[in-house]
Amino acid sequence: MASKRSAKSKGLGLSTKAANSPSSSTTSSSMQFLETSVDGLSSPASSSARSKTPYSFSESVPLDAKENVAVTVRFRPLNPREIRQGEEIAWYADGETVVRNEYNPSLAYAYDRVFGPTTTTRQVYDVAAQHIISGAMEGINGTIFAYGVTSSGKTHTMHGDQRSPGIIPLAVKDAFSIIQETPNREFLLRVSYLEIYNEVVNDLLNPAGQNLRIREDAQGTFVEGIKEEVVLSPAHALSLIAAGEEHRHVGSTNFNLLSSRSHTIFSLTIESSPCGKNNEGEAVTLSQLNLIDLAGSESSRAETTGMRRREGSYINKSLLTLGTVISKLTEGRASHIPYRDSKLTRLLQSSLSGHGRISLICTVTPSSSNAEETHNTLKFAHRTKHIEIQAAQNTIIDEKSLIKKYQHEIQCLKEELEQMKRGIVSVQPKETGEVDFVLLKQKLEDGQVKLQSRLEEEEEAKAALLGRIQRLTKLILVSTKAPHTTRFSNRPGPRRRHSFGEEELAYLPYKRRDLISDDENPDMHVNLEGNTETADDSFKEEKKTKKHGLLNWLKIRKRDTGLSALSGTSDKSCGAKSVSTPSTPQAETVNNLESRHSHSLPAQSSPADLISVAREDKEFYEDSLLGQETPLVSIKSIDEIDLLREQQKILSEEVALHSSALKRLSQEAARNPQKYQIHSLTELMTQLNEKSFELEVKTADNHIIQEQLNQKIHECESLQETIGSLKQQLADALELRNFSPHHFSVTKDYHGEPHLDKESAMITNTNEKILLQEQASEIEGMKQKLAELLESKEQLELRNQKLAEESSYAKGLASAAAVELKALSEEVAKLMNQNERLSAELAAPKNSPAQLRNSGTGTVRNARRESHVRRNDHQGGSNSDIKRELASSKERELSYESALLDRDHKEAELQRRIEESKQREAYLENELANMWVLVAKLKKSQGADTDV
Ligand SMILES: Nc1ncnc2c1ncn2[C@@H]1O[C@H](COP(=O)(O)OP(=O)(O)OP(=O)(O)O)[C@@H](O)[C@H]1O
Repeated sequence: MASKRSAKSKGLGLSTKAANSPSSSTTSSSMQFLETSVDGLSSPASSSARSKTPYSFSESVPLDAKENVAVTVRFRPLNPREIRQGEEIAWYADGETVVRNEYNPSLAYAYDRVFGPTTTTRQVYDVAAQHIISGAMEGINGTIFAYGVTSSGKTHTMHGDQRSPGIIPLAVKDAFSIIQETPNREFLLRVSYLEIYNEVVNDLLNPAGQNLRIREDAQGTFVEGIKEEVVLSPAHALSLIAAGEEHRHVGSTNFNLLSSRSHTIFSLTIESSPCGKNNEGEAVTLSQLNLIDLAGSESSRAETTGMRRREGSYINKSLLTLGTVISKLTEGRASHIPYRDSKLTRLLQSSLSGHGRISLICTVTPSSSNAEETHNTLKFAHRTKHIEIQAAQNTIIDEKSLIKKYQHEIQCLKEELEQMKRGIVSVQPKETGEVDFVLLKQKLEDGQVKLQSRLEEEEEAKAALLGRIQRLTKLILVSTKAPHTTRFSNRPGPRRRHSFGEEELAYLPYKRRDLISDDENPDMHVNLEGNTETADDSFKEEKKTKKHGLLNWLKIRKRDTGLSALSGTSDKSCGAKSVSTPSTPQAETVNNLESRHSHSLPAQSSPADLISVAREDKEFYEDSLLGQETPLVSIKSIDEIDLLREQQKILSEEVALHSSALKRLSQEAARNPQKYQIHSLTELMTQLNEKSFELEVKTADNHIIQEQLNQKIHECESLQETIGSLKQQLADALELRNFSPHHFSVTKDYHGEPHLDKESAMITNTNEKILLQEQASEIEGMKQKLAELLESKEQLELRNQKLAEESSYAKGLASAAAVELKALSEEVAKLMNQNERLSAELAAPKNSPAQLRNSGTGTVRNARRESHVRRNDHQGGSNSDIKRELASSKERELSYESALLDRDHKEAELQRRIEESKQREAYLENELANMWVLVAKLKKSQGADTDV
């Protein structure tokens, strides 16, 4: 527990560092706020908000110290596009713990650790993830998130590429290394992989598992019907991720050519118990490790349309809810926490509410164009730091755990086997301890005879039992090292670093995604300082010869073609990948455990059945990942058969050897009782038992191998049959082709039906004729179908092109209409202002005659009144003056009236134009919608064509 007690410092050991960081003297309010959080005093995650744990633990032992969420920030280098656009550095890593704003140096945030753009993912893993993984292996739930705006490097951090594996492969590898270095415990690992796409939960390990429901029971939230698979090796787990990645939603946006359009959660459930027979009643630890690659939030600057916009709004909404939940958790008073507002927060309820360790890795870009988004990410990270957690070690004492179930079953089977064995050899020492060698000899001989005969009878049953034990044992992972006396918590010190085998990372893109997408400058890597790093020659050489990773291929394959066309970038790897379709071993390696409520194995399908195909051979995955084709299969089968035959031979020899050894032993015992007197009877018995057990095991193995051999022979036979029938078909077809030009020709009658000419009718009998006619018509029909298909494909392509053109035209029209509309509305606003002013002017004299007198200008009536007043005032004025005045006022009146009319006209005209543009806009929208429908239909029909 010592290691756990120091969990906080072990977590990252950076709390004090943050406080002592250069920025701690900063006076900005954000810094002051932060320093409080770094001290871990102001994180009042309300206990009422904490949900139940995902499993019903008999015991949940809280660790001594409370911890905060480990928050780290990772900068990515400026990408070639940003460099080309001359973008500047807006935020930078100031030391190991501070992020500072370039333009406003007092604006700075401190975190547990800040990684600069040259940091490797391995370094990030060591600081931000390793302690979560080792905690999970000890029974403490753990969650690692990557959060950040689109294209900031979340997937790069979580998945990585083959040159730089991400947190997920590193964590998987580390988990298995920990098992290897913990010889005194047995482990059982199972994984699930899901995505939340447009607020729908999909099972990435099971394509049929779409739109799964999140349920809640006494134990917390869970996804109903999600598939969990028991994993046996890192390669096995990574192959499952690869299979899952095939189904993940990825698309191109104008910020990222391969943007993740969904949040993914990769969960590793770990059960462990002490090794050995006497672990009955010993507690099993159970924990869950969630590795989450969030989709990136999208700024309003993203010029997305249709589907992408819809996805973006779902992504933003769920991330907003995540932000709200985190704010509420740190508010310091028990308020309602809206976990239910999004699927993401609902699924993460247990983790977020403080049960288990959390590590948040915020990925950011330093570029000035994203300064605002980066600031938002930094604020989010800052808030999250305040969540307080109380990690606990989860233990189950009952038999509910899967590992217990398996252990129990193995024990029962072993006992059954032992009983069988005892039924055959029942030599017991005399209770008095005296050695009766004559009796012993007799019994040995009897036993041997019995053993021989019973062995044959019970061979089958035992073989099945042994096979089952072996397979079950395979599922429980144990270290290959000798067990030692250390307790679980005192695992040996730092672990050896394991490098990845090629096949294990085959699913990852071979190189960074920006390099894949940047067609202008494929090998350029630009770091924060703006230095250009060119990939070394060997890498280039390798690049030529190696295939792209599975993930890469899959993501590219799934990309929306229409949008990639709009973005104007082509993908070189796309074509290359479409040549060889990688397959995943999913279908064959399934140890299905449907949902956490279905861990108990169904009566009719024993665990042995479930795992019968769970072969963890490295070769197997390699083969599966490389997607070998049928001809190779038969060659492989033949090889395997040979191998099995060899093994069988060896085993038979061993059986014979052991039988003769047994015989010799018993004979010797009979001949030379003195010698055996030296040994104690128990020793002899043990030897005998061991030998007979070995013999049984070998026989069982032999039996299994024989079965496998038979199976392979069957397979081979069926393959040969298929080959034969194919050969026959080919020969027939060739014959037909060779035959037709010389002996008959297929012509069409007036109904358009193909038939044979007279010559052929003469040389073939009626049956042949019918057959040939049928075949000919079939060929003709297929040709026609092909031609039709080609034609419809062409038509579809044309239509597609036309639609794309129309769509871009419509887009142009829509933007022109929008500009026009804007101009019109400005004009309308102007006119309305003018109108208002005029009305005010008109209304003023009406309402206040006094004003009229003062103003001396105004409406006609005002003018009349004015003149009248003047007349009264200047009675002595000449008539001509008055007349002139009257005339001028009339003129003025007329001009006002005409201005008013003019204005009315203009207003009516504008109104009409507004109406028109509104109609046009509606029409265009309608057209656009129709076009999208057509595009969708087109895609569907294209898909159907491809299937055909
Ligand atoms: N630390 C880094 N070093 C080098 N390249 C990086 C780094 N982080 C990201 N990149 C590159 O930047 C590009 C975008 O990264 P990535 O796809 O991981 O972003 P993202 O945040 O997952 O985006 P989205 O949310 O759209 O899926 C990729 O080409 C990736 O290779």
